[in-house]
Amino acid sequence: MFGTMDIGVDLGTANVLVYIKGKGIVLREPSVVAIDRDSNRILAIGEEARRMLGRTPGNIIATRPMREGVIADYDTTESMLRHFIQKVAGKNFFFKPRIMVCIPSGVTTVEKRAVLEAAMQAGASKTYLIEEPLAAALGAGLEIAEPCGAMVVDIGGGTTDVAVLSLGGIVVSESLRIGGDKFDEALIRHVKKEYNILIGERTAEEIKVAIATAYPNGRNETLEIRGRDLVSGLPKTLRVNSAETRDALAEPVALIVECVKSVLEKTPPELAADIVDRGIVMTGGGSLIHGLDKLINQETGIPTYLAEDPLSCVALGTGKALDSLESLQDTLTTLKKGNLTE
Ligand SMILES: Nc1ncnc2c1ncn2[C@@H]1O[C@H](COP(=O)(O)OP(=O)(O)OP(=O)(O)O)[C@@H](O)[C@H]1O
Repeated sequence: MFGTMDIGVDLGTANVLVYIKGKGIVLREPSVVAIDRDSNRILAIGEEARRMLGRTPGNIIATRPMREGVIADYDTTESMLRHFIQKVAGKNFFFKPRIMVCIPSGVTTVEKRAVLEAAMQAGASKTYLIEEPLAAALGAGLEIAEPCGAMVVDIGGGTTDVAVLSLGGIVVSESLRIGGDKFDEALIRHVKKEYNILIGERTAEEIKVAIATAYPNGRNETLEIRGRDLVSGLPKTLRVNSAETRDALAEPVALIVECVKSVLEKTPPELAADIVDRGIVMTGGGSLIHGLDKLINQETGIPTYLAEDPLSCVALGTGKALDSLESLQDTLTTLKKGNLTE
């Protein structure tokens, strides 16, 4: 319809992406909010707040309100969502947009309602919630409307969703509170245990992206990092290598692989046969960890591929869902007279 504006939001635990129909992804910012503890006032949201992580004086806290896939602080989450929607759409948009929000799986009904209400307050004419595996699969370009099984493994910052989809819906799925953050934490623990050096989250993420691997002998690189020596209390520089990161990441990686296997075990045989033909598709930033696709392939015997742009799949999927509202109606959650319909 002329003048309407459709907005898709990937409200992720690590990043928020906003998609506008006809324009594509227009915003991509970390899900971080900086708050003045004394006055409870929000000082910064997104990239600006992320730069403050781990670097704030006592009275300011920079937090991720949705860590680990739960909305730990939903007033702050609400403010963050409103801020991003208004940033892309303007405060007093003339035509009220329809908004499709993808939230981490496993959030409670209360949290879902909070997100729906926040989007309405931000000026939406209608808001829908879409489940993460569905949005990820749509964004990865998987044909899910057909009576044919497709499997998606979405590894975000806080959660991993493994799902088998067919006929536009989720047939089997499992969700884990494990994602890129747990990889970072495992690397922090490793450096502390092996070298007695404390590193920050950002350094751990740097190691993960630059040299880490999930596959034995998959990568052979080194990286110089800095941290604080726990014995002397002084800053120290050291060099870490890919082989040790694989050992450090073994536990969270094994849990993800187990989850994929467990979903495959519960998949009806016809759909399982389709998945063997079509392969497993991985989405989400966490799937970019080196060698994980190869490891899942080795452990399941099923070809495993990374989606074209894993970090954008969910946001692109929310956009596609807005185009297919009719056929997805039954799988979306929305607010009707203040009540959730699921
Ligand atoms: N090249 C890379 N290698 C490894 N990990 C990466 C890479 N790029 C991004 N990541 C990780 O991906 C994670 C963020 O992914 P993404 O933006 O898909 O999460 P999210 O959608 O916000 O989270 P969730 O799905 O849990 O709500 C972070 O942990 C980040 O460190």
